[in-house]
Amino acid sequence: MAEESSKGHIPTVIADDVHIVYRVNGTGGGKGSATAALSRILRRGKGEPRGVRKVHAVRGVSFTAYRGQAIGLIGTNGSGKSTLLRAIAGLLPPESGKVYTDGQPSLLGVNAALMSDLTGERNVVLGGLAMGMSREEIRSRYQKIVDFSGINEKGDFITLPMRTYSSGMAARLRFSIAAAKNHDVLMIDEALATGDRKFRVRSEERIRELRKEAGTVFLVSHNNKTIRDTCDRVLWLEKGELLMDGSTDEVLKAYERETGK
Ligand SMILES: Nc1ncnc2c1ncn2[C@@H]1O[C@H](COP(=O)(O)OP(=O)(O)OP(=O)(O)O)[C@@H](O)[C@H]1O
Repeated sequence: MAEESSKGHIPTVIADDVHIVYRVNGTGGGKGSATAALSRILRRGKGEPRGVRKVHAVRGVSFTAYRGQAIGLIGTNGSGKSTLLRAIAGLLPPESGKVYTDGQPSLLGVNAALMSDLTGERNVVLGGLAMGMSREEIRSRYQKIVDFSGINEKGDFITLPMRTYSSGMAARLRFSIAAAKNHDVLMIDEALATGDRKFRVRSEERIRELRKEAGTVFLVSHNNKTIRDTCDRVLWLEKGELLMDGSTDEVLKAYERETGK
């Protein structure tokens, strides 16, 4: 079992029967519209509030993550991977069940809140402060962050607003900011998928280092090779349920058999 191979057995995240439900407002359309009329007919007798739909995105997930583990989250589109990460980060309250974390979890997603109108330079400072680094720490690591991102390899892009970056460039900068710090629990949502090969190799290397520095890394990815190269344990989610939890090899083999990829 994957948990037995964990170094030192120090738990960093415990999820206990976690359920996450989204409530979506405004699904009825306008008052007099055809969609509103249709949804009134469909809703008849169901006793749900007007225009509110529930999406049960995570269903009864339980696991314990340990220090030094890199855990891949896999599953087909819409299976609940990002939702589970957001719940671990404390950004979504569970409908029922509990998430316990040791230390401050940092979620690095493709939608991480940097400001597109500010320059890359300003965003390095902003992102660093948001992660709890002091101005002094940011100053001393600034050049390393920019070099790691490779943003300036093709010209002086770091002094341009982030809205002028390609999606790959923006994702690289976000990863580089987050990776500049050692994290108790670092969660990465697809950030590597948008980088090119050279950057991917560099970030995978950094994930391995972060693991050695005793944190726990969670990685959501549709790239099985990235999961294989960086993770020692994998959680497979499907329709919000935890289908399998085990060693990377064991779970990926079963996943590939099932999905044919
Ligand atoms: N903000 C939201 N409001 C309502 N429903 C949502 C919201 N975000 C996600 N969902 C729903 O929750 C379910 C799980 O979505 P989630 O984004 O967690 O899946 P995922 O496994 O990360 O998918 P992907 O691999 O496509 O990124 C889906 O049915 C999705 O439609």
